[in-house]
Amino acid sequence: MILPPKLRDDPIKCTTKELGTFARETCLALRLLQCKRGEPPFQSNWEKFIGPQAGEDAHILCMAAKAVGKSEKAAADAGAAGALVREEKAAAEAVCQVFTNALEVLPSMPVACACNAETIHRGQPPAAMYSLISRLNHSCRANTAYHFKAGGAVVVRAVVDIDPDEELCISYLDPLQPLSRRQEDLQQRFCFTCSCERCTLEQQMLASTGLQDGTPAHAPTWFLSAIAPNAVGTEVDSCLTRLTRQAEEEFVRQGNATAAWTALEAGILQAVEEGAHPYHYRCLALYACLVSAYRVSAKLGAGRVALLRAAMYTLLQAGAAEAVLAVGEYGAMPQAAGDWSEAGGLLCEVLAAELADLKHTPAQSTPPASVSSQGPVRGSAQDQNPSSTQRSSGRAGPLVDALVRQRANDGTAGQRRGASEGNESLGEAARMSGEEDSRPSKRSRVTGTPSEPATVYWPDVLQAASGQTESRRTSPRKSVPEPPAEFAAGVCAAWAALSATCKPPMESADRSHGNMAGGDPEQDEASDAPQRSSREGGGFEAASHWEGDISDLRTLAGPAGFLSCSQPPPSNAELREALQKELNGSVDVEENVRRLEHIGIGAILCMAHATSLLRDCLTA
Ligand SMILES: C[S@@+](CC[C@H](N)C(=O)[O-])C[C@H]1O[C@@H](n2cnc3c(N)ncnc32)[C@H](O)[C@@H]1O
Repeated sequence: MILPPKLRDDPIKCTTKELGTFARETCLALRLLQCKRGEPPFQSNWEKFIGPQAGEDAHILCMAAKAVGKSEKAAADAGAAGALVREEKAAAEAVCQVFTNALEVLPSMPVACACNAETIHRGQPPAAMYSLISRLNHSCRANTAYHFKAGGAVVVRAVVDIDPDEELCISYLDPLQPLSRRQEDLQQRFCFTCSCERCTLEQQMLASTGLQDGTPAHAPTWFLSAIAPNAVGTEVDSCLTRLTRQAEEEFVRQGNATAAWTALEAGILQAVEEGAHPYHYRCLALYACLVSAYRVSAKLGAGRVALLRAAMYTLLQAGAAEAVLAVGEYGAMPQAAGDWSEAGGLLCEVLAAELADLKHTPAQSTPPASVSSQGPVRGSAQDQNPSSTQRSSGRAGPLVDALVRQRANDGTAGQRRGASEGNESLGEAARMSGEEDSRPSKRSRVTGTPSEPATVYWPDVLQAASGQTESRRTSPRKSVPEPPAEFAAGVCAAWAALSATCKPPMESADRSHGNMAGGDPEQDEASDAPQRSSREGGGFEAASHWEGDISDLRTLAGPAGFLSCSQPPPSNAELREALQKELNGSVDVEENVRRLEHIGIGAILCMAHATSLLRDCLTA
């Protein structure tokens, strides 16, 4: 049953008659559902909705009141006193049953959240009642996850082995939120206090240690300190909240997208510099914002750099989900799967575009000066300096820049900001970072060399990596440009950020599938102890920056069994061969990318693999 749009958009303005019709229809549909299933009626929580505890759900109260033909106050009084007549109760129950049990339908998302009054009130996304799925209770450590298929069919899958008599549960909320947030959220949206296994364990742990939920460096597990609301004090927390609101304001009301997300990025950066963990739950909310922003921006013509930035923030989200997963919270698995796949998809989009450029670049008969039969030769003083190609320039966004800077041993990464001339993507990055783009304008370049492709650096790199001879060298360039800096910097920084927080718990956690469920808090404490000293002082531990060892990445991706790709990531030789085939045009790039998109994490490993391979080739 789909809620009528008017009801969703503006329930307060819905007339009693409209509501009455809806309530009647709702009653009928629910009765039908219940007859079909031969099961007891759905829970409605109606007393809470129209009773004295109705709290801030004014619009629901109002709707229920209208449905029972009473004023809000009269309905509340009558409801509280149990004085509603039978029909009134039935109507109120019907309305509240929908609000208590409907799910938000998010067909494009791998993971969906349960419905809540607020989003229904705002009119999006659509909500629907399901005869079976709507009966599933919530757990913050849910043993199933669900997603929607085209047409609204919903699929529920187990995320761990489930005993025959075990209750199936889904998660109504974002499992990456800390205890207090989850409790608050469920209370506000669904009028219940969660007492699931995870909440109980976390409560016990906090009680036994006398700590506050989210006490920063002193928290018993790195996990709490990583995502807790107070990890950096209320000041940063409220600053990040304010930033989110401001950005929304600018974006939604004033349409100033660039200003909105530039401010967001600056804000996150500042918060991280002040000690906020990059996986702080508010940071995660901001990344989500930025992913959407950059996706939209890419669609509106900002190009690959926007896609790359979306990918970087998705990688950070994936890292947070993976980190939560790593301490045994398998409820985060769907989230991690969704984030990895999304990041993989985004990176694949970029790769596909770059490969397409390469394939469509006409072959040149005259070898350019910069390439010899032995492979690429650096043609300019700048490019002959190995360090200029060795290092990432860190143009993947301020946060990523900061992470690169923070992690770079030699302290030079992130300072190399000279974009190669003719490098469109770097130019875009500069513009998006609000930095001055010193290259010739696009217009003058296009006028000067009409046949020169707009983006050439990545094809150069691919050619170098695959050992192309000059006969396939395509664009007449004076020098071999830098490696795909944003890409390399972004992937490295994201992985560095992931390994910073993922690695220690992954080493200590029991990774076997059947035994991922939480554990004894004391054990948690114990397993956390060796890391604590390095984490004292708050903030997050600097990772050893990623030095292209793919086995690290495999370790990171490995534990979540089903997240791994169905086939192992390609070896260097296989990848080289695949690239060669791409270059020879014997492989359908789109098909290949589709395949990569399907394997999610595999795609990321391929990208990381490709990046390391290409960097090796360029810096050899
Ligand atoms: C979608 S319904 C779940 C099905 C419902 N239990 C039923 O029997 O119709 C959501 C409601 O179930 C109850 N509920 C779900 N999960 C719960 C939990 N972990 N603890 C307490 N109540 C829960 C709450 O009242 C919530 O508003």
